[in-house]
Amino acid sequence: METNKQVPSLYEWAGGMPVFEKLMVAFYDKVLKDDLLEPIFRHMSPTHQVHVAHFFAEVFGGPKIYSSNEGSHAAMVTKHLGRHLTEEHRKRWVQLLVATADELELPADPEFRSAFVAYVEWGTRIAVINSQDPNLTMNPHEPMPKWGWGEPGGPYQP
Ligand code: HEM
Repeated sequence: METNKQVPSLYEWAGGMPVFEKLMVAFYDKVLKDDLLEPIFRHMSPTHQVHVAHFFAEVFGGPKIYSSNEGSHAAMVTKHLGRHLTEEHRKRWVQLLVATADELELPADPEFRSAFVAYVEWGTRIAVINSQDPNLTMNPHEPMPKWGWGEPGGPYQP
């Protein structure tokens, strides 16, 4: 099913770029009101929200805006180096992102949410691991991660 052209990407199923951009703007509004995460993001760049939106969109099968104009997988990893993120930070980040996805009514079908949360769990755990190291150890040319529907194989069909 994964290779079937009729199966929409996660990006398409979510509703395209406006949805990812709105999601990240609303998410980082929450982050900046959160006592645990605010100190980490207080000085984030003004392009942070839109870059993270482009990164997520690309991972989920959307246009290659992040990797062609804004960064690369290694550039994204570099932003986390030496920040010593903890499991507590990560858990809160995930909780707030999923809560924002609910509030903005991203597709709530089991298949989409399973894939969405799988990537978020994977990506945030990678971020915590990389943040313990002050230096980039990965291949600087490593391609962007690509996320598909996984085991469910496609969106929910009643
Ligand atoms: C799927 C997981 C994640 C992805 C895809 C991701 C993606 C990104 C991207 C693309 C940037 C660069 C933004 C820019 O160019 O301005 C960035 C920066 C950053 N991320 Fe993440 N991130 C993830 C998880 C986390 C987590 C869990 C934390 C902490 C709890 C975190 C903390 C930061 C910080 C502090 C920066 C630098 C912000 C700044 O000072 O501009 N990230 N992230």
